[in-house]
Amino acid sequence: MNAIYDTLNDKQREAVFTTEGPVLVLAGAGSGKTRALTHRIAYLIEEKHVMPWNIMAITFTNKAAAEMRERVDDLVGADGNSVWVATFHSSCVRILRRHADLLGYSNNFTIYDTDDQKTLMRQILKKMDLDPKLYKDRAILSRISAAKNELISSAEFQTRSAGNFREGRIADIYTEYEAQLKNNNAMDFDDLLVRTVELFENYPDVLEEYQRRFRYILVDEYQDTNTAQFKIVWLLAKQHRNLCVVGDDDQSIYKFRGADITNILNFEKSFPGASVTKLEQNYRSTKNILAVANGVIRHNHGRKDKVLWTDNEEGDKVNYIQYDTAYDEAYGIVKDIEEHRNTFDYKDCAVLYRTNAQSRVLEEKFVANNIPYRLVGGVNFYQRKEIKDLICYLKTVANGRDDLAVQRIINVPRRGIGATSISKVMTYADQYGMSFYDALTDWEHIPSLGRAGAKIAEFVHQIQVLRSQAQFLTVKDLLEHILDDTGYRAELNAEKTIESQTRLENLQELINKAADLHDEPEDAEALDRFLEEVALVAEVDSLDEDENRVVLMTLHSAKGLEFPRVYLSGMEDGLFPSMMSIKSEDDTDLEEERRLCYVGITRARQKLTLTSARTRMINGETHAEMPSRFIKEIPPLLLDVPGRAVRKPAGSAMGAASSSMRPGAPTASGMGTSSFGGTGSSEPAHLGSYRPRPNVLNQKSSAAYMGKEFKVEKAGSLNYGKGDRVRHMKFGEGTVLEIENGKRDYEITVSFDQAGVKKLFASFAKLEKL
Ligand SMILES: Nc1ncnc2c1ncn2[C@@H]1O[C@H](COP(=O)(O)OP(=O)(O)OP(=O)(O)O)[C@@H](O)[C@H]1O
Ligand SMILES: [Mg+2]
Repeated sequence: MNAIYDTLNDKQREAVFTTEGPVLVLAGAGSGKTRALTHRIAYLIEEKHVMPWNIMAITFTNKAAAEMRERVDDLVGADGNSVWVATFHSSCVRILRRHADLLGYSNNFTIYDTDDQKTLMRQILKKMDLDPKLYKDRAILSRISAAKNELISSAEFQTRSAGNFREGRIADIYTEYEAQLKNNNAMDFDDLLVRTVELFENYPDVLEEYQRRFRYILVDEYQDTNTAQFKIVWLLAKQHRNLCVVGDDDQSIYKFRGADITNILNFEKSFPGASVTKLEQNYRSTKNILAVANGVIRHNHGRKDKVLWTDNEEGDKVNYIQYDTAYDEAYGIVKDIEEHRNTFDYKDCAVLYRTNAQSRVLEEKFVANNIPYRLVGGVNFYQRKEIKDLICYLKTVANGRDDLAVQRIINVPRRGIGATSISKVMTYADQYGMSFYDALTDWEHIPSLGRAGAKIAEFVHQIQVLRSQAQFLTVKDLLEHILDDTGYRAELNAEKTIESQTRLENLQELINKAADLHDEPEDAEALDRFLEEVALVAEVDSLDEDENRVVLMTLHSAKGLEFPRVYLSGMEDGLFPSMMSIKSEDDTDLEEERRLCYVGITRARQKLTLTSARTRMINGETHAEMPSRFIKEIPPLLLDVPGRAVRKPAGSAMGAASSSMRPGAPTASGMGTSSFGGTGSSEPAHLGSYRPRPNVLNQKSSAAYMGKEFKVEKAGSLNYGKGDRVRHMKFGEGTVLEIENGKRDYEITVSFDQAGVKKLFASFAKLEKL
C-alpha cells in the first residue's frame, strides 16, 4: 500500500479505511479531520479502485474546495481531477444548470446576491404599500432565508401564520418574493439548495442518476449543515449509504444561517449502523494555544466532552494586550507583525475579528505602514458600484429576463431615462405579464413616454447590437465593447477624480479576470460561465496564498484554515461576545459566540495574541469597553499580559514588568499599553484593570508615541507643498496633488509617475522632496 497512509494515526486510518457504510468522524479542531478526508479520497481511488467521478466531496467554502482539490491532486495525480469537489452551493448550481427547466426556470437562471435581494425586497414592500419602518427589508429577508433553509415553503408559511396578522403579512411578502424571483428567472442563494431538494423529490429519475454517480460521498464541516443541506446529503446517500462526514460540534458557528447542530449529533439516528471515530490528537497548535482553547470551550454546557491533546512543543505563552483605543490596537498589531518579520512572513499572519466593520481601522494602519494585507470579505470587489454595473450589463446581454439588472443600468451612464419613465415601463410590464426588458422593446405601445421613448429605443438598440457582437467576442472583448460603446469609460475618464480613477482600475481588474477565462470567441457558454463564477465568489475566495500578505478576516471566514501567527482583535464584551448574544434570553447564543472564540483560537499554530481596546468608536460614538468575558475564562497562568506584574512593590515594578515579556514582545511604552504602569494600576489587566478613560482619545495621539518607533517627521514639519515633486521609498517619484490636515496626521495625495494616485499619511510616507 502507498506509504502516504503511514503519515496518519491509527484513528485517522480507521476513518480512511472504513469505506463502506456511514462513517462519522467527530473530533476537535486541528485533529486532522480534513486531512483524513483527502486521504480517504486517495484510498478509494488507489486501493479500492473506485472511479474518481463516483466520488463527491463537499466543503464549506470555495477556498476549502480549492485546497482539497490541490491536496487530492498531490495525492493521486491527474485522476483526482474528475472527483467532484465543491461546496453545497456550487454543487447545486451545477446540478440546476442541467435540470432547472424541469422546475420552470430556464437553465441559464440568474443568481441574486444580497444586494439584488434587497433591491427586489424594497420594490415589493413599496408595491404592497407596507410601512418600511414596520417591515424592514433586511429583517424580512432573514425571515425568508431562515424559512427556506428549513425547507418551509411560502405556502406552508401561509398556513403556519394563520391568525397572526404580522406573520400573515410576512407570508404574503414571501409569496410575492418567490413569484418575482421566478418571473426574473432568478434564484437567491437559499434557492440553490431548496430547488435542488425540490428537483430530487419530484424527479426520482434525476435523483437516481446522481445517486448512481455519487457512490461515495464525503462532507467536511458537517456541524454547520442546515436542514436543506442535510436533506440533499440524505437523498443522495440513502441508496448506497457510503457517506463519510467529519465535523466538530464545538465549531458549529452558523446557527444564524440555519445550521442545525443536531444534524451531527443525531447522525447515528439518521444513518443507523454508522461507525463513529473520534480523533484526539491535535497536530496544529502548541500546547499553550491548545490549553487556552480548552480553557474557553469548557465553559459551554451540554457539549460532548472531547479530549484533545498534542505532542507539539509547549510554545510561547498566549499574549493578551489591552490598548487604549482601537487605533492603538491596530497599530500595536501592525508593529508586532513588523517586529517579527525575520521569523514570520506576512502571509503567516492573520488578524481575525468579530465584525466586518472592525476591518476599517486595521486597514488604515496597514496602509499607513505600507504592510501588504489582504482583506477577505467586507466590501467585496464584486459589491463595488462599477463592477455591479458592468455585471448587470453582461446579465442584460446574456439574459434580458433579469429585470433588476436591466433597471440598474438603463440610465447608467445617464441617457435621459428618468424614474418616471422607468416606472411607466414597469407598470406596462406588470399589466401584460412581460419582463421589463421585453416591455422596453415594446416602447412604442407604452402610453405617455414622451421623449424618453426615443431614448429607450436607443438603449434597446444598443443592447441588441451588443447581443449580436457577444456571439463572436470573448467575454473580455465584450466587456471592452460595453465600456466603450455605452460611454461608461468616457464618463469616468472625464471625471478625473481619485474615485473615478479607482473605478477605472477596478474595471481593468474585472477585464483581467475575464481574460483569465481564456475563452474562444465563439464559445456560446463562456458568458454564462463567467457570470456564474462571479455570483459564487464567496467571501473567502479572494484569499490567494501565493501572495505574501497578512490576511484580515472575520472569525467566521477563518473556519477550517490555519496560520502560524494569529491575532484575535477586539476581545471586548459587547463586541465579542456580541451585545445581542449577551442580552439574549437564550443561553445558546452566548455559547455560539464561545464556539466562535474556540474556532479563532484554534486557527493558530505557533503564536496567538489576543487584543482589546479600552475605548472604541461604535456607530460614531466613543464607547468604554470591558475586556471580553472569554479572556477571563482563560486560566491566568496561560496568559502573558504585559504590565501585569506591576503588582510588585514600587521600585521593582518596571523590572518585573519587563521580565514578564519575552524579547521582541511589545513594550508597554511603545505600544500604548503604558496605562498599565502609568495609571499605577495594581490589578492584573485581564481581570478587570479596566477603567473608563473617556478623554483618552485627546490625551495623546497615536502619532506622538508612534514617533518613538518610526522617527516620524512631526506633523507641521512638512518640507514640501502642493505641486512639489517628491520621492517615496516604494512608489518612486511623483507630484503632490493635495495636502489635507487630517485629525491624526497630514494626508497627502500624490500622483506617482508609475504607481498612479495614492493617498498617504505624511508620517509614514516619509516623502523626500526632490
Ligand atoms: N497524522 C498527522 N501527522 C502529521 N500532521 C497531521 C496529521 N494529521 C493532521 N496533520 C496536520 O495538522 C493540521 C490540522 O489538520 P486538519 O486541517 O486536517 O485538521 P481539522 O481537524 O480538519 O481542523 P479543523 O477542525 O480546524 O477543520 C494540518 O496542518 C495537517 O496537515
Ligand atoms: Mg478541517
